[in-house]
Amino acid sequence: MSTKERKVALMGFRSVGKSSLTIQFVDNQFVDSYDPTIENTFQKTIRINGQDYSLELKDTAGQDEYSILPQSYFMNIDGYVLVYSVNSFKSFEVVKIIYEKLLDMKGSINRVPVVLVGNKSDLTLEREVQYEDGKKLASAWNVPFLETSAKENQVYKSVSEIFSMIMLAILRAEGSDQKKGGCVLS
Ligand SMILES: Nc1nc2c(ncn2[C@@H]2O[C@H](COP(=O)(O)OP(=O)(O)OP(=O)(O)O)[C@@H](O)[C@H]2O)c(=O)[nH]1
Repeated sequence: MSTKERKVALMGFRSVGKSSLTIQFVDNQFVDSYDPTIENTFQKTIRINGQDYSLELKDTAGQDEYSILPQSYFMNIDGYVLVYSVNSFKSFEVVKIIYEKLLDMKGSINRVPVVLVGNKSDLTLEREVQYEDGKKLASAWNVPFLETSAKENQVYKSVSEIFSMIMLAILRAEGSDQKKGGCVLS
């Protein structure tokens, strides 16, 4: 069976764990040291409903509220994983600003697949953003939400769910596009 390719970008404030989530998903390991990312691309094959998809993951340089997002973050990207860390209220504020910027660039974000992720859920004593806050924001955006820990993934086991969720969101968006296309043609 042929493998189809989809591209996903991980975005969020510095040090929220974008690289750690990607490496946990692709290599099943956690690296404790912090090495700021410039930009990295990873690949992993993921099976959804019996079909293999080659997922290209763009691990972006951390953004802040003032970042001007490069054009390459908008071109040829099928879906976005927006990450904050639950121990940083600032990162939660930044993820909202990034979403607004995506909205500006993409026009109708309703059709841009997004998954919201609250990472570092193992840091229970340092928590600044409650589960309900993330859930509420995702509901307002009408996107899937989950909390993860790239560090304690053997306990929480939710990292791979991020990527299944974004793939499903991408396929759903494509499905509704196809239906719309059918209407235009008929
Ligand atoms: N406790 C805990 N630490 C984490 C978790 N995920 C990442 N870290 C740590 O947080 C720091 C930053 O992680 P990165 O994955 O480099 O973060 P990033 O978002 O890619 O950072 P930038 O490249 O600056 O954007 C590292 O020291 C990681 O080990 C987690 O789930 N729990």
